[in-house]
Amino acid sequence: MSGNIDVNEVSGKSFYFIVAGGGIPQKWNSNTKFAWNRMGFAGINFMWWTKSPKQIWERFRNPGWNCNNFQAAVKEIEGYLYAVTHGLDFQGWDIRTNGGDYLVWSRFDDDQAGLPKAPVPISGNPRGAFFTPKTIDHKRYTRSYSMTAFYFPHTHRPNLKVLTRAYVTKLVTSVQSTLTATGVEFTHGGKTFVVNASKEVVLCAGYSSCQVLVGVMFLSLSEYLSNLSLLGLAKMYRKTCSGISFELKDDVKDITLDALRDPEARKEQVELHKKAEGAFTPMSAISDRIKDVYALAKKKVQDEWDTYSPGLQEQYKIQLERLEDPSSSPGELVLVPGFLSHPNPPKPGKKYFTIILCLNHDFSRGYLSSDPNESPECDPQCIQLDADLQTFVKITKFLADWLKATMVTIYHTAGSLSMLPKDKDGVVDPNLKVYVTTNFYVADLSIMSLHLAPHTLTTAYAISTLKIAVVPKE
Ligand SMILES: Cc1cc2nc3c(=O)[nH]c(=O)nc-3n(C[C@H](O)[C@H](O)[C@H](O)COP(=O)(O)OP(=O)(O)OC[C@H]3O[C@@H](n4cnc5c(N)ncnc54)[C@H](O)[C@@H]3O)c2cc1C
Repeated sequence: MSGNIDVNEVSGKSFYFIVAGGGIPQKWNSNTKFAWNRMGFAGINFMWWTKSPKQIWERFRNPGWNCNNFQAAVKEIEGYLYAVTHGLDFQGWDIRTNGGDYLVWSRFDDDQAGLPKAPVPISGNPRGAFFTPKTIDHKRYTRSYSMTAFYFPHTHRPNLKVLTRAYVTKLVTSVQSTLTATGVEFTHGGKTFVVNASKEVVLCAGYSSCQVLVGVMFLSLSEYLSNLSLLGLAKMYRKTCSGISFELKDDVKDITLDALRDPEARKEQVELHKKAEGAFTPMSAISDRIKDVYALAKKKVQDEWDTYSPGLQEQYKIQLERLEDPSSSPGELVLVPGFLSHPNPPKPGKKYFTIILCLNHDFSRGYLSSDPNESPECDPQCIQLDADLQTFVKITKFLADWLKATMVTIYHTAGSLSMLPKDKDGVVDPNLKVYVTTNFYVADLSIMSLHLAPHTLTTAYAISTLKIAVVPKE
């Protein structure tokens, strides 16, 4: 939604990510700048549809927020199409295969590149190798995302009005014993408007939600600051990755994404597309010295325990439990047919194969600015903690200096408005209601206090469905 965006711009190192404005130099990553944009991540993401391991939901200890309810919520919106697969068998998978309105194209294969096959990758156990389903509208062979799947089919509804290029600037409230949202102020076409709310207000501005809540709502209501710990606000969790591209021999027949760099070939592929013509893994499978790295992480966290806020202690408690769990997957390898790395640019006419290596459970934490007059500035602070860098070194088997220079973020921002108990820096309760308010809710990824391990879109979608369908009203 912000205007300051050039999708094709090359930002020094992270050239394949969207660029918006400046970015804060990252002192742990050779001063690389990672820039965030506010246009909505679902519309620009890589369309990988992945789900979290079963056990992690239970660790959050939030009533109603468990794997069964998550699966039920996602089942409402997904449907798998397996026409192009090689004898795919969904037996024992808790998923819908006959499709609803919102289909996810899925292509699976038996070739696991030597890694053990994930038993039920999208039904609670993604540990192992699997082909990642994509969010594709199978009727049009185009990207399927929140606008095409949830908005376009409902534009005729008389009670639904969506206004683009409208920016929330203020929450209109009435303050009695608690705070009640009575409306939202926003700007549109240079004018300021207020829309009244008779029932409730739901904030879902993604990583900007924190800014809207802190900046717009609470800074102007200082009496409420004492009721709500600000320590947990603006602290943000995100995922880190690094790509390594291999040049393929000229006689490789398969088409890779590299074809899209040539304008003529791109045109041809777009036409073909109209006609319709990844993997999580346990660290022990990659390095037998990973136990030493985990011990390092544990010692660091234990040594500094008293300096952490209650919310961060709660997060680290869950993370340390995960390290002890042999079924957890702190790392992820994504195999991409095409060039998706840096710093060396791809050569014209060549084909590539890229391995993207991701950290699933970074210990480092970032920050979001909360000045309501500015676009939120995001400081991800990747690999601030040495344990993260050492884990990364084990995954990539490359040198730390190379990683510091080439690492990028994968933009899975979460945790800035955590669903935790109030005394643990929580901002929303299990009903997604902001503490000390009567009718103000947050329904986006910022409520997840920890990263769940997979890519975040399924969780972002499930959060809204969980609020409406599963979590009992007070
Ligand atoms: C380059 C990239 C690739 C990714 N790839 C994948 C992937 O392959 N698979 C996956 O699962 N996840 C992926 N993700 C992450 C995933 O897309 C996001 O985690 C998810 O979309 C977040 O959903 P959200 O609802 O929390 O926020 P968003 O999708 O960001 O939605 C927030 C909305 O609020 C609007 N907004 C913000 N501030 C205001 C304001 N003041 N007033 C009015 N509106 C406002 C924004 O314009 C936006 O439309 C990727 C992300 C990026 C950036």
